[in-house]
Amino acid sequence: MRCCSPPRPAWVPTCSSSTRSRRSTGPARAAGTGAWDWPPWRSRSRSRQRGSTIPAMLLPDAVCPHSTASPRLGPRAAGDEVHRRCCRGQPRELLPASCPGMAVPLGEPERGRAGRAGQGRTERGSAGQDGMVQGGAGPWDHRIIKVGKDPQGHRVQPAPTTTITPNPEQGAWLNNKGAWLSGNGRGLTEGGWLIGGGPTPRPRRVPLTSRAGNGGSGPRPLHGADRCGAQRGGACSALLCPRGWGGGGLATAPRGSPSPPPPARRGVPPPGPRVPRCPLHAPCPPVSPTSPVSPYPPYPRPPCPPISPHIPPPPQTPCPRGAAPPHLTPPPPPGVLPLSQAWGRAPRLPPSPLPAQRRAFSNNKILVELDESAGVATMKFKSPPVNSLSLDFLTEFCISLEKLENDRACRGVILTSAVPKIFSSGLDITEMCGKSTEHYAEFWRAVQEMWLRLYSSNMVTVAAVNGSSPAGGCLIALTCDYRIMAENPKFSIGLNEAQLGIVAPFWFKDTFVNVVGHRVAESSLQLGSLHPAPEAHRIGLVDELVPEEKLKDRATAVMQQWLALPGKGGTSWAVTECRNGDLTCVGGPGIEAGSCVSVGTGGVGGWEVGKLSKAVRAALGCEGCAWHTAGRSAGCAGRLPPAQLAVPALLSRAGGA
Ligand SMILES: CC/C=C\CCC/C=C/C(=O)SCCNC(=O)CCNC(=O)[C@H](O)C(C)(C)COP(=O)(O)OP(=O)(O)OC[C@H]1O[C@@H](n2cnc3c(N)ncnc32)[C@H](O)[C@@H]1OP(=O)(O)O
Repeated sequence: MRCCSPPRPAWVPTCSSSTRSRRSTGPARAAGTGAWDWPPWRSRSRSRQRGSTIPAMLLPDAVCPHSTASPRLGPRAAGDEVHRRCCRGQPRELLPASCPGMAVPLGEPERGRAGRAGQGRTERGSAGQDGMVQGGAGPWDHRIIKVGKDPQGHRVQPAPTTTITPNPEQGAWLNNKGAWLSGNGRGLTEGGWLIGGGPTPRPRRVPLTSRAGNGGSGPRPLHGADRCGAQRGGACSALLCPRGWGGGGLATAPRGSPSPPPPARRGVPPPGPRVPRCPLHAPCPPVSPTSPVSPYPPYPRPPCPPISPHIPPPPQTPCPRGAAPPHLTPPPPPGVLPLSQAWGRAPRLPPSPLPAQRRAFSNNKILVELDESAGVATMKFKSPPVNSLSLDFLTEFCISLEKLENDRACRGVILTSAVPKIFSSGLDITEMCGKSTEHYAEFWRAVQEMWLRLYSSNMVTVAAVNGSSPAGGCLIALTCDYRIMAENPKFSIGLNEAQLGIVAPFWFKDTFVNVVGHRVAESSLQLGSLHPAPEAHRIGLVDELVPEEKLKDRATAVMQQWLALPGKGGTSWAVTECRNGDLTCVGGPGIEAGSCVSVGTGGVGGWEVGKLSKAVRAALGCEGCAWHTAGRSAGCAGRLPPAQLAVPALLSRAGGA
C-alpha cells in the first residue's frame, strides 16, 4: 500500500538500446587475466583462483519488449507497438489471447474489435460499456454481467448470467455451463463473444504458477520467454504482454474442451460456496442511485448479490468477535459501500478475545505466517546463505504476496528474514551472468514484477530489516510503507551498485529518492554507499531502529497503528469522479466532497491512496496509463474515458463486489 505513486514507469525497453548497454556495462575484467573479476566484492585473487570467465551482463532493459512494459503501468502506445511487431502477420488463430484481435470471434471481421464504441461490443470504458466481470465474495467466484444496449440504444439493466471459476493451474476460466472462457487481455470471451471488460478479477494474475518448492508438479508457468509466443512462433499468451493490461496469462483453451474440475491448490480455498463473514451479513445499506453530490444522471445500481440458498442465514446471535464499535466503522453514506467490501477484504475488527488464529504456508524460499485475528502476515525470507533474489525466490515472493492479496483475512504484511544477519543480499548475481538472453528476460521481468506488486500492494507493508540489505535487498525495504531496522551497526543497507561497477536501474533510484530525498540519494548512489544502521536511520533510509530482539514486536505495533487508521483497514471507501481528465473526490470519511485526490503526498484525510488509485484506475479502465500527480490532484497521462462513464463504473464496482 503506497502513500505515493510509484516512480513513473516510463521504461519502454528496446532491444537495440539494451544491446548497446550490454557493451558499456558489466563486471570489470581482472587486469591481465582475461577473466572476469567477479563477484566484485570478492578479492581479485579469489576470483582468479576460481578462474571465472563471466560474459558481460545484460542491463535490465535487455529483455523482450513483451516482458518489460508493465501490464498495469506500461504506456499503452508501447503496447500497441509491441503488438504490431509481435503479432502482425500471424494467422488469427495464433494471435495472442491478449491481442485485441481476439476480442472478436475467429472468422469474423474486426467490427467488434475492442475499443470501438457504439458497435454493440465495446471495450470497457467506451460508451455503451458491454460487460463487467464483477468479483464475488472471494477469489473463486465471479459473476459475469452482460451489459449492453438494446436495439433502441438504451442501456440494458445488468443481470447476472454466468458464474465463472478461475482455473489458475490451467490459466483459464470455466463457467458454470462447462465452457472454457478465454482471456482477451481486457475482458473475457465466451464463444468469441466479449463478455468481460470490467475490472480485472484478481485471480487472473494467479498463473504465476509456483516453480520450485511449491508442489510444482503442475504445468510450467506461463512465464518469461516461454510465454512469449512470438518467440516460439506461436501465440503470445504472456502474462505481462503489454496488450494484456494486467492479466493476460489466460491461456486460450480449445473451444468445447471438457471442463476439468478445478484443481485444489495448497493454501487456497477450494471453489464453492464460502460462508460469508458475519460483518458482511449486515443488510445492504440503503442506497441512493447516485452519490449525493454527483452532477451526473442517475445510474441504476446493481442489486445486492443474493445470499446463496445453500448458505445458512446469518446467525442472530452476536458475532463471536463482537461487533466493531461504531467509531471504528463509520457508516458509509448512501450509495457507497466500504472499500472493505469493494476490495473483498474483511473489515477491521477489534482485538479478538479468542486465541489467535494462525495459518502458515511455505515454499523453498519464503515462510508465510498469517495471524488471522490481527489480519497481519509475516513473510520470512529463508533462502540461505544470504537470501539472494534468484528467479525462484522472486517468483515465490510474487506468489506469496499474491496469495495474501487474495486473502480477505490479510490486511498487512511484515517482511523479514529467517537467515541470521542477512535481510537480503540483493539480486542473485549468478542470475545476471552466463545465462541466455531468455533467462535474463525472465529474470528481469521477475525483478520488476516483484517491485510492482510490492509497491502497488493494497496491504500495509512493513520491512523489519534484521540484517544486511544491499542493493536489491534495500529495494525491497524501500518499497515497503515503513522500515524498521535492527540497530546493529554491523548491518548495513543501501544501493551499492556503483561499488560493483554497475548502475542501479532508474526505478531503484526513483524509489530511493522517494524515501531519502534527492541530494542524499544522489551522493549515496554515486558512492554506492552501504549505510550502517545508525547512519541509515540518520539519513531517513530507515524509519526507526530498535534492538534486534524487539524488532518483531515493534513491527507488529507499527502495523497495528497503520491498520487502525481510517482507510487502512478496509473501512474507508472512495468514489471518484473524472471530469475533464481530473479525478475528483466525491466524498469519503473525513474527506470533503469535491476535494482532489492526492496520490503523491500521502492521501487526503486518511484516504488509502494505494487502494484508491488502483480502484480508480481499474474502474476507469486505465490501469495501463501512466499515473501522474500534480499537487493534490492525480490523473492518468493516457486516455481517460468520458466522465459520465467513470462514476457508474465505480458505483457498479462498489455495488457488485
Ligand atoms: C547489469 C545489471 C545492471 C543493473 C543491475 C543493478 C541492480 C542490481 C541489484 C543488485 O542487487 S546486485 C547485488 C548486490 N549485492 C551485493 O553486492 C551483496 C554482496 N554480498 C555481500 O555483501 C555479502 O555476501 C553479504 C550479503 C553481506 C553476506 O556476507 P557474508 O560474509 O555473511 O557471506 P559471504 O560474503 O561469504 O557470502 C556467502 C555466499 O553467498 C554468496 N552471495 C552473496 N551475495 C550474493 C548475491 N547477491 N548473489 C549471489 N550470491 C551471493 C557469496 O558468493 C557466497 O557464496 P559462496 O559460499 O559460494 O562463496
